[in-house]
Amino acid sequence: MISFSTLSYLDVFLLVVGSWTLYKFTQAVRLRVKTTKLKGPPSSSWIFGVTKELSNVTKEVSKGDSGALYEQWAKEYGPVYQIPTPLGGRRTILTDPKAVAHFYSKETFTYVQSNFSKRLIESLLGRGLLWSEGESHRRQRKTLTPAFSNAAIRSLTPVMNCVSLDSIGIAGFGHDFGALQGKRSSVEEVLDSFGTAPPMSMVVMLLGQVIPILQKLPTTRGNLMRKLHDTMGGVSEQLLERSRKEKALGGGVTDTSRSIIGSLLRAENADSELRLTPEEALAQMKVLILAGYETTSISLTWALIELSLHPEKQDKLYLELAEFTNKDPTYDQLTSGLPYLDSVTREVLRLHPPLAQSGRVAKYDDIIPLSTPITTTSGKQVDHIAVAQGSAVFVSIRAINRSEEIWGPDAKEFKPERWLDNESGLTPKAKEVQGYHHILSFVDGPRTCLGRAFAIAEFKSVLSVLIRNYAFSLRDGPETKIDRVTTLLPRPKVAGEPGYAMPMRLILRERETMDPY
Ligand code: HEM
Repeated sequence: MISFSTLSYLDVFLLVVGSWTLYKFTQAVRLRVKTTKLKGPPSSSWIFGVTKELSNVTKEVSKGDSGALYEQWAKEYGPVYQIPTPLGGRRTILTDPKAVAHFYSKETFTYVQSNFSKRLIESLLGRGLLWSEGESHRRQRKTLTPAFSNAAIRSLTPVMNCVSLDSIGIAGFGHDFGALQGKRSSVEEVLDSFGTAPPMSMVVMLLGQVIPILQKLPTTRGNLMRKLHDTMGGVSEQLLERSRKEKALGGGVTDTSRSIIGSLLRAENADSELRLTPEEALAQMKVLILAGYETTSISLTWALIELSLHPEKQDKLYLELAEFTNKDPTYDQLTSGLPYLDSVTREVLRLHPPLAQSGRVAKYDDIIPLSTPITTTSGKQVDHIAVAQGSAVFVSIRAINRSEEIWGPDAKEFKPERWLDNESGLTPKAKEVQGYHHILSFVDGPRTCLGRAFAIAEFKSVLSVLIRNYAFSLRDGPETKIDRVTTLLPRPKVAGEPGYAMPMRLILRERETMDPY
C-alpha cells in the first residue's frame, strides 16, 4: 500500500496531472461516443481549430463576419454540423429552425453557460440575471419583469427621445448620463477603449476557453474588463444608494417608483421568493446598463447607415412620419400604427444583430430534433441528433438571420418591404424560425431579451425623431466602405480610418415644402 507521507512533490504533481489527463480523456471519449458524428470543416490548426478564422483576428477568411462563414459551412455540410475548436475540441453548430427552437427552449436548464463564460460574466457583472441558471434565473427574472411590462414602457416613451445610454439612464434609473449634452460618461469611455485592444488579447481569450489560467493574464482586454466592472459598479452603487435614501425619505427628486431601479428596490425589501440580495440588485444594475446601452446604439447606427444607403426608403419612412409635425407619436402608434417604421426596425435587427451568436454547453445528454433530415459522417440519414453532456452547442444568430437558404436569394438586401402586408415577403422556411417575428436577434426561450419591448420602443422613438427632422447620408457617399470593429460587441465604422466613428451628413428637413401625398 502507498503511504502518502513518502510521496515527493514530483509524485504528487505527476499524480494530479495523470488524473486530470485521464479525466479529460474519458470525458473526450464519452463525448465522441454519445454525440452524433456530424460533417464539418477540417481543422486549420490544432491549437485554435477554426476559431481564429471565426474571430476577427484572421480577417482574410471571415472578413470579420463569422455569420458568413457559418452560412457557407451550412451550405457545404448541412444545417447542423460540427467545427473543430481549440486543442482538439468540437462544437455543434445549429442552423436548422426546429433544432434552434429546441435549443433555446431548453436554455438555463439543459443548455447553460460554459465555465469560461460564467467566470467572465461574474467578473464583469456579478451574479445577476445573465450569470444565473435554472431556478435562480427564473426567480431573478420574475423580480425584474414588471419593470418591462407594456404599461411601464408606455409611461417611459416620452424620455426615449434621448439616445440609448441616456434613455436607459433616465427611464431605468432616474439618472441622466448626459451623453446627448456631449458629456462623456465613464462607462462610455471604457466601452470605447475596447476597440483599441491589440489582437493578441483576443488570441489569449480564445485559448482561455480551454486553459482557464489564461483568463487571469493581464491583457489589455482583461484590464479593460476589470475597469468596466469597477466603473459600472461605482455608477450602480451610487444610483442604488441615492434611490434607497430617497425612498426612505418618502420620495425624491426623481420618481423611480415605476422604473427598473424601483423594481430592484422593491425586490430587495420583499420577503417572498421574489427577494433579491443587495449583491444581486447591484449585479442587475450592471447587466441593464451593459445590455441596454451598446445593443440599442449599435442598432440605431445601422438603421441610419441602411437608410443613408437607400435614400428612397428613407423618404418612404419620412412620408409615413410626416403627419407628426408638432407632436410625437404615442406609444400605441409606435407599436402598431406605423407599418413602415415597424418594417425598417425588423429589417435592421434582422440584418445587423448586435449579438452574433449564442454559445452554451449541454448540462445533460439531449436529443435535438431537426426539421430537415441530415446525413451523418457514416452516411446515415437522421431526423434528430444526440448531444452528450458537456458538448458545446452554438447558434449563429447572424448566419440564420441572413441565410439565403432560409430567407431566399435577397437575404442580404435591406428590404423592409418584405415585412409589409402581413409578412408577405417572407419565405415559408423563414416563417419556421421562432423568436421575434422569425428573427433571432433577441434570441428565444427563457433567456429572451428582457428589454426587448423597451429596446424596440426606444429604437422606433429615436429613429422617428431623427428621420422627421433630418435627411441622412454617409459623409463619403454611397461608396463608403464599412467595416466592423469589436468593442464589447461589433460596431460599424468607416473602413481604413482609426477609431470607430460613422460620420454622417445631416440636412434639416423643411417639412412645409415637402408634400406627403
Ligand atoms: C436592439 C437592442 C437589443 C438587442 C438586440 C438585445 C439582445 C439580447 C440578447 C441576444 C440577449 C440574450 C443574451 C444571452 O443569453 O446570451 C439579451 C438579454 C438581455 N437583455 Fe437585451 N437586447 C437589446 C436591448 C436591451 C435593452 C434596452 C435592455 C434593458 C433595458 C436589455 C436587457 C436585457 C437583459 C436584462 C437580458 C438578460 C435576460 C436573461 O438572461 O434572462 N436588452 N438581449
